Amino acid sequence: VLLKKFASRKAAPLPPGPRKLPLIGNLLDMPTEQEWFTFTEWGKKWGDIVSVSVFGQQMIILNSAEVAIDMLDKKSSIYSDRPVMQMGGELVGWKNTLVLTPYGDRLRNYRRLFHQCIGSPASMSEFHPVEEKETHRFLKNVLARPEHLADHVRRTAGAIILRISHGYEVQEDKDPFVTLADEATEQFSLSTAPGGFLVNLIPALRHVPAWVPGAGFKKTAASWAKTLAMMADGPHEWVKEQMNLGTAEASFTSRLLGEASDLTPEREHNIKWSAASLYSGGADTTVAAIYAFFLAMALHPDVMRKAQEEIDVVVGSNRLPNFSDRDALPYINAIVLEVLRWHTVTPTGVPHRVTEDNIHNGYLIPKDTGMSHDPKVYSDPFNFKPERFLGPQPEQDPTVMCFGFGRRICPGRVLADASLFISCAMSLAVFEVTKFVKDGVTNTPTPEQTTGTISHPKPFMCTIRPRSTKAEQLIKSEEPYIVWE
Ligand code: HEM
Repeated sequence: VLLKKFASRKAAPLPPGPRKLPLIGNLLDMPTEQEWFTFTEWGKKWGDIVSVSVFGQQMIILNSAEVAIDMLDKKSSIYSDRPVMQMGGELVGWKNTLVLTPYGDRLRNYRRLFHQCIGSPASMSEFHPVEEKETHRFLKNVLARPEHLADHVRRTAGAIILRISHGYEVQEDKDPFVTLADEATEQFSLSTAPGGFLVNLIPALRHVPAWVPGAGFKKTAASWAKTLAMMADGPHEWVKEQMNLGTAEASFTSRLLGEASDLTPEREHNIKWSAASLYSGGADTTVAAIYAFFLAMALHPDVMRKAQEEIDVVVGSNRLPNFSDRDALPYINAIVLEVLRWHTVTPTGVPHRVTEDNIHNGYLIPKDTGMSHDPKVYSDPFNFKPERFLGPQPEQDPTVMCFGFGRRICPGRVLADASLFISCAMSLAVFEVTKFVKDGVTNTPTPEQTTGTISHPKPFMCTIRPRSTKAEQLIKSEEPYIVWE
């Protein structure tokens, strides 16, 4: 949670934190990589609410779900703005997308459009056929080239989201829109990470001319701004062309463009950027979760077996699982939750900004201000254990925190949950995931995460084979629903 301190206030003390030096504050303490490890250490030392500051800009770090829910959910009318992010928001231009839009009418407008399209299980069910078809195609690709797992996961997420946002069917290999979205979201992640660029901590640096030594971030920002503009313009222009030709498929964009009787530049700008928010928000996040699922399966064969037994009993081996099986697959649903908890896709969340002074637990959270392995909440928190969510006393549902809070809660969470479920269920039905063995030496991957707002498991090797000849036939079949005698 970022906050800017205007004046010293006597009403209550700021939350505790590492000692601040004159002027620079905690500049030298700020981590530049994998910030969450340092934040957790500070949490252990200073408590669940920690304050740090850099050149007068305050940052409050919340280290427990309980505190985040109390502040960001329960007081969401004042805790739902975003801080200005110099590198990602201003210089690169992500402030045009929903994630960095300030609290206000434009935000409400974008979020309403999102909600109508993918906000509820009922609206999302319209896209279940796309999810099932693309995930079946994913199985075929993994069967053909298992060593390119990460690419297949990316392509599938891009294919699903571009169908929904723009009615666009992606090419089999190196689709230009998927490639652009990948580049842009990677750049989003790097340009918005709390410690990634000094200009995020010292906003005045944005006025330094690009030729000054050390101002290389300006060139980087200009090039990343171009990627972002192309990512938003390309698919949008494509939909307009298709609409002119009368061949546009129903999609988020075509529906909104079609409905607009008077397409003012402002309205078109909003449609273009809300669609870009949809597909940039969905292109990278679910990828990290699904890749983490494969890592977990390679490391935990016992969990994989148990899940496969459940599928064999409920679905059998003559067809692939689909969304109508979901309620009868509690163990697969527990795996979905455990993947979301075990691998934290957004380890530092997205910062919120408080719009008025607030006293919380006796501490001042000054106006303009900006967790799933807690051993107090989860037993053996670094272990992958879906059972924690089953039985009479399940542990806390991680979706109360991993999709964020209050009026900024992730608007793509129903879609993310659907994609994760269908990928886990279909993959488990047909594949055996094991550790990679070469020349008799077993390679055990270590779960490690990349730095950035959206964090992926670091690349790992594993072996993926069909479970049986029948499973192989199912993968290769044209339709996932064909039932053999
Ligand atoms: C495993 C998958 C995902 C995770 C863990 C995730 C997590 C998050 C988190 C933590 C936030 C910040 C919430 C806050 O500020 O409190 C967020 C915001 C957002 N997410 Fe997701 N997300 C996922 C998938 C998706 C998908 C599939 C989409 C789009 C279809 C999406 C679109 C967005 C957008 C547009 C925002 C910004 C919302 C705002 O600022 O009001 N996300 N997400």
